[in-house]
Amino acid sequence: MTQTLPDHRLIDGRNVARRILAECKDYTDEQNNLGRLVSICIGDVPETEVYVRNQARGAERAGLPFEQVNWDANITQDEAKQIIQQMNDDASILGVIIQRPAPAHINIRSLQSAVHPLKDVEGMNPASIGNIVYSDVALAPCTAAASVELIKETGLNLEGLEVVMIGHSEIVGKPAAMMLMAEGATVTVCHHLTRSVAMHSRRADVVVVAVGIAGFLGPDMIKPGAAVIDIGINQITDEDGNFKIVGDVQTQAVTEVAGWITPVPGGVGPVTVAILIRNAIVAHKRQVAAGWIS
Ligand SMILES: Nc1nc(=O)c2c([nH]1)NC[C@@H]1CN(c3ccc(C(=O)N[C@@H](CCC(=O)O)C(=O)O)cc3)C=[N+]21
Repeated sequence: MTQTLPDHRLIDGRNVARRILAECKDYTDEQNNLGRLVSICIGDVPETEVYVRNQARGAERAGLPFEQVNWDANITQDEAKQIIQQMNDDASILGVIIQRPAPAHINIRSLQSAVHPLKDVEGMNPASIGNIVYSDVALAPCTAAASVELIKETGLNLEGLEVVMIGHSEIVGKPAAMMLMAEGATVTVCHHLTRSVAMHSRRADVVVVAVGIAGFLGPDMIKPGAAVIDIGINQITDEDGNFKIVGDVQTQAVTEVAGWITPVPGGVGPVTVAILIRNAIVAHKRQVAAGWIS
C-alpha cells in the first residue's frame, strides 16, 4: 500500500482563515448588539456567488449577523447612492460590501466612495486606499491583505525580503505593494508593459501573481525555493468539458520548484473572506471609538 505524505509546500488558506475567524469569534462573544454586515449584489452576477456564499459562512463562524441584499439590475445610480447613504446612518448596520462587477450604467467607484470609511469593510473607499500610503492598513482591501497574511504564514521575515508583485490593479496589486513595503519588503511591481516579467520574478524570494490569466506563471519563472502566492481566479473548461476554477500559476509544475505555494481553491480565497470579517471587527472598534455606537 502506498501512503501519501502531506505536501508541506502547500500553504493551507482554509486553515489560516479558520484561525482568523476564531479570533473574530473571541471578540464577538464579548459583544452584544452587534450590527449586521450587509452584502450587496447589483443584478445577476455569477462571479460573485461563491464570494457571497463564503461571506455568509464566514460571518456565521465569526458570530456576526449577515444580510445579503440583491438589487435589481435596473436600479439607478441615484437610488443606489441614496440607499448607501441611509446605510451609513443606520446604527444597526456594521459594514457594507458592494460586489463587483456592477451593471454598466452603475458607476461602482462612485458608489464605493459613498460607503462611509468607518463602514468600508472591503477597504475600497479612496480614503481607506489612501491611508495605506501612510502605513495605516487597518481597513485594507481584503485580497491584498490576504496575500500579506499568506506570506507571513511561510515564516519568512518580510524585512528586506525581495517580493515581486505581478499585476498592478487598484484592488490587489497596488495596495498589496504598499502593504508589503509597510512590512519592510523590497517590492518590484510588474505589469502588462513590463519587458521581461521572468527576469524580475526569477530574482524574487516571493512572487505574488494577480493577472487573471490561467497558468501565467510557470516553473521557469521562479527561483528554486521561492514562495508563490496565487491570487488568480479563472474559470476554465477541463478536458471533460467541466467548469473548473484555476489560479494564475501552473500549480503542479511550480510546486516542484517552489518552497511554498498557495493552491486554488483553498488558498487566497478563504483568507480574503476571513480578512473581510476581521475588517468588520476593526470597523466595530472604530465606530465605538468614534462614539457612533456603544
Ligand atoms: N467588491 C468585490 N470584492 C471582491 O473581493 C470580489 C468581488 N467584488 N467580486 C467577485 C470577486 C471574486 N472573489 C472571491 C473571493 C473569495 C472566493 C473564495 O472563497 N473561493 C474559495 C472557493 C471555495 C468554494 O468553491 O466554495 C477558494 O478559493 O477556496 C472566491 C471569489 C472576490 N471578489
